[in-house]
Amino acid sequence: MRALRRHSPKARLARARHRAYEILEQAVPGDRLASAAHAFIIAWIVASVASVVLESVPRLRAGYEPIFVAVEFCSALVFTVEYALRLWASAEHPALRHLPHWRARLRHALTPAGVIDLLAILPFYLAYFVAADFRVLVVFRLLRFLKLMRYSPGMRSLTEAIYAERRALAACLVILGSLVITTAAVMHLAEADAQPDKFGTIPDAMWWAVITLATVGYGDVVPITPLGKLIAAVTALMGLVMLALPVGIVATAFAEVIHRREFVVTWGMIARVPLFSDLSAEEVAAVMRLLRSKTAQPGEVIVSRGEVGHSMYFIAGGQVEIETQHGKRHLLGEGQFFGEIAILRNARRTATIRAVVRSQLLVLDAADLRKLMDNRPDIAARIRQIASDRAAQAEAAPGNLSEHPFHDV
Ligand SMILES: Nc1ncnc2c1ncn2[C@@H]1O[C@@H]2COP(=O)(O)O[C@H]2[C@H]1O
Repeated sequence: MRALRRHSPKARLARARHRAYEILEQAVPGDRLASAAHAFIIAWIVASVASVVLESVPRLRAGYEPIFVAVEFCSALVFTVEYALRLWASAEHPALRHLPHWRARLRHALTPAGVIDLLAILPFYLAYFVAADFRVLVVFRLLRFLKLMRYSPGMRSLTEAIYAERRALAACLVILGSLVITTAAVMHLAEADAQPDKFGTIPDAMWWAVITLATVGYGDVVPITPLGKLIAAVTALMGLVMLALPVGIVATAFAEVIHRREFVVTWGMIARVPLFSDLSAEEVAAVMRLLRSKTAQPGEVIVSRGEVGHSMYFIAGGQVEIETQHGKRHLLGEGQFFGEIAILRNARRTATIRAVVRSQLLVLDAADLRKLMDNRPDIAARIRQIASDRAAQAEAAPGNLSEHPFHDV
């Protein structure tokens, strides 16, 4: 009966949807089909953008029009299938799984990535099925380039850095805006009589202010009175300082994010840790902010017995080997965690842990673990239970370990 249910069309469809989600949205190392699918989509993004750019050269368009049409047709087809599959599979996203499928898909369609995917195919259908001259659609076709953001961890880190510094950046924008208005008003007062056509109104002078503060200085509008020149000099210097400020803020935050994370922690990775499976979408988002990522190379010692512990680790991918004080070895794999005993007991590490294969680890610092345990007593209880089982096994007489395999988390 159960086997029948497992092979029912509905179950098969659900499995296919989950596989589509894994292929399109989860970067599981070693998933060859997913890597091939990503490479295929990236190749079509590049080909389609290159084709739009080259098509704008009249000589090339005249000579190779059939090729451009074919590339546009095929890329639109690829992106349409990709969009439809992503929409269909979005019901598998851990954050949306609790929603009715139609709502999960709507939520996915409204995410920035969903909107970009739609904009990438819309020009094709508008151009072919609506008889009008949509020259502006070329810009939308070029937006396909943004689809690459999904495949660039660096881009995600940059977005994260900008988001983290959004308040500081907004403050810079406010200061910059007020500088534009103030310098334009002062310049209007100083130059309006000498050059009424260029500084006659504050909005006229604002063009000069923006170009000067941005340190571009086209030179189409320049002050001619001594006072105007003095104001221009001060404005140009303020522009230098003001533009350096947001650049510095973003650069510092970006460097910090890159330094903190060797790879971007995704929903998919958190979803692979059973301990977090009961968390709500907001809680997962909160945990994601606490976790750092770390890649351990094969043979690398991650934790050494006897040292002081500052963090615990979740295995998002790969496998590690535990060597206890009795020399017994045991393997832990994806979804399991280690390094909790030293933190919970404020003691030294009870075992040495080595990566067996290249492993992706999520690192949670001691203070954040305590915070998480305070907020979620159920998670705290499970961690404590597993820690005390492990500690009991580690302290047991030599030879006991292999007979009592470690609990899966
Ligand atoms: N017997 C065991 N079974 C499973 N894991 C263990 C065992 N002994 C130690 N560990 C893990 O290895 C880790 C080493 O560092 P900690 O002592 O902080 O936390 C330890 C546990 O997470």
